[in-house]
Amino acid sequence: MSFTQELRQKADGIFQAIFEHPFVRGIANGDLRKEQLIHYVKQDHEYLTAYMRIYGIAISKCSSRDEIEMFNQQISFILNSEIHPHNNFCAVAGVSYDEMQGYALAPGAHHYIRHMLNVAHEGSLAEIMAVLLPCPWTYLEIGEKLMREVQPTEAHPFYEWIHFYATRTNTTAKFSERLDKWAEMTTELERKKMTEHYLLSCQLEYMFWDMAYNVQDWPVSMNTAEYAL
Ligand SMILES: Cc1ncc(C[n+]2csc(CCO)c2C)c(N)n1
Repeated sequence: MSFTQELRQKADGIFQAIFEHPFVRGIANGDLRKEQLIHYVKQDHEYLTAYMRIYGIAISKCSSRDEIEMFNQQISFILNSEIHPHNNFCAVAGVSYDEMQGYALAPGAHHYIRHMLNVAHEGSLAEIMAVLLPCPWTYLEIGEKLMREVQPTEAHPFYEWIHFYATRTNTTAKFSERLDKWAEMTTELERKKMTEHYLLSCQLEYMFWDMAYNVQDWPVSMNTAEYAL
């Protein structure tokens, strides 16, 4: 079994919990509330900005143009394509995507971003790949599962979202192939760290759905627009 297949197996309980999460079930059933969709889009917009910054840090640790090219493609993908699923949520909520940008992080998004940034600053390139991998991997499996189960037609409110992620096989495959090569060459300690980062990112993927579903905010709510960066 490859290193990334082992990671997937270790995280299976978390993947199953994500598939059963009420927000993910809400995408399947088309019954999410407007505030839940808006909270998700606001938080995910900031999450994706942070994700691109982590790619920037990863690029600074690359040793070949091939590796730089892989991260560069992913940044372009986020900038140009990842807006489609957000537009789908905004259209259903009846809001414009432009108005969803620049909000302060809620606890769940804050926790996930800080975890990735910490690994990006302190870890090796392989560790960064491990911390980033659950993002494309969990979404790909959610998309594939909903596609099989729901078989959405264009009349389904989240038809575009499901189609978009169900067909994003490439990122997970490319990242996994690269990570497997690095995992073979590295030490047991490094593989342990990679596993820890991967599993924590999977848990934080679950918590991100939870944050959106519960419209999670800080204990004492503040005017988020005022405190956003
Ligand atoms: C919390 C959260 N996790 C995963 C994704 C999905 N996603 C984000 S970037 C990317 C491509 C990686 O280069 C994918 C698949 C998301 N939108 N929000």
